[in-house]
Amino acid sequence: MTKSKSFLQNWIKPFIFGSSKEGNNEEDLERIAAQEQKIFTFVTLVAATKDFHPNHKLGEGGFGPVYKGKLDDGREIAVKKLSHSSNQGKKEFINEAQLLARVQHRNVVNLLGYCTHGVEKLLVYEYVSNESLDKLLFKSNGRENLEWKRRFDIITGTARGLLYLHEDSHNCIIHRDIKASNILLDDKWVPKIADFGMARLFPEDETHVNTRVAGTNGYMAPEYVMHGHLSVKADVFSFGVLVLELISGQRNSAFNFQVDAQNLLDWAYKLYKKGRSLEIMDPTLATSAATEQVAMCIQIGLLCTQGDPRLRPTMRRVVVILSKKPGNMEEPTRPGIPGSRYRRRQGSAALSSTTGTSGLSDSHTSSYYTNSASATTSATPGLDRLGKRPMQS
Ligand SMILES: Nc1ncnc2c1ncn2[C@@H]1O[C@H](COP(=O)(O)OP(=O)(O)OP(=O)(O)O)[C@@H](O)[C@H]1O
Repeated sequence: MTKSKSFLQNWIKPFIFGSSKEGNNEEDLERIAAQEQKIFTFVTLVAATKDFHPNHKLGEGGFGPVYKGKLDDGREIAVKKLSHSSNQGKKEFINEAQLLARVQHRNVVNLLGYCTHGVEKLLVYEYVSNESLDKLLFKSNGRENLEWKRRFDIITGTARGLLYLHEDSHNCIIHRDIKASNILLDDKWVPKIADFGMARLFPEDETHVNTRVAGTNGYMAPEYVMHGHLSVKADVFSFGVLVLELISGQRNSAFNFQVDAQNLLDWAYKLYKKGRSLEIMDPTLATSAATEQVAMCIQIGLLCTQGDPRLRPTMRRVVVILSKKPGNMEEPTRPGIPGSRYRRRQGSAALSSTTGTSGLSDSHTSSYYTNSASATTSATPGLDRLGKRPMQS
């Protein structure tokens, strides 16, 4: 067992088993963590965040508030504090710590360490200064900071980060919640994939696993939403949605229904088929866009969001395409229906709304779901206030 593995296992024990009957677990924890040099004392974090002062609060995620802090050595940090109330949060919190401890990549947020103090559990990250992508992309005065070159670099960096998670880290990791608010931008606008609360380690010798559905409305692949059928291609789908959002400046989950299309993907596909894909481009890109590159990225977005996951490219293929001059690429087929709103009835082409969980044990690999005129929408039960399904296994 590696040192960091043994540290983590010890660190998460109190979450899982509550306080130990053997007595001095906390002491052991401090000792092991100190050896790892990943420990932050509570006192250090209190000082760094001015006692978790509200002015230092960066935001609040699924498992609690996040604070900005500054260490004595000048390093800026972001501190995630697990809120005491949520069991759901605990699970995701542990998951995030376990998975992030294994990864290190320029395009993945860096976990600096941990802190336990009585009931308090905290994670300490490098501070990423330019906020999350959604805060810029979906605000009219934020979008101006995102000229085309910057957006292209964000697409490329996110693709590389995902490729690393899927193929190049110790294990295959499926993030499961790729979306604009989980891409943080540093002071040089380098994108960092964040929020590993729902990520899953993926068995090497399997092509997919069946799991309970957790993710965010508007980004989830149809086979995953409908059958809990999870593979790396679910992340590829979410990445494709993100690419089309970056180009259009529009949120897929709040798509402008004035145009003749059901959602952003459908709109992009229809225009693509007419040879007018550039019409989806955010008008603020007019002066900075390299149109050949934009067209290539639209095509990549459409390839990634195809209804049939087998047709979607791997992230390796995406990274290769992005590194070349725009050229020959496959023709995208119809996009899948994103989000968690639709479900096709068994043996019927009609679509109806989903209910509750979608963690089904069956796996349907032969039929996939695409946008069609018969799709209907409805609000989705079982989603939290952020449009997410809670993680259930
Ligand atoms: N390392 C970091 N550097 C700077 N800001 C951060 C960092 N990590 C998180 N934040 C900010 O803190 C806020 C909360 O982040 P968190 O990842 O906990 O939740 P979220 O992604 O907003 O929501 P959810 O957990 O529901 O997906 C976000 O606004 C994010 O921009």
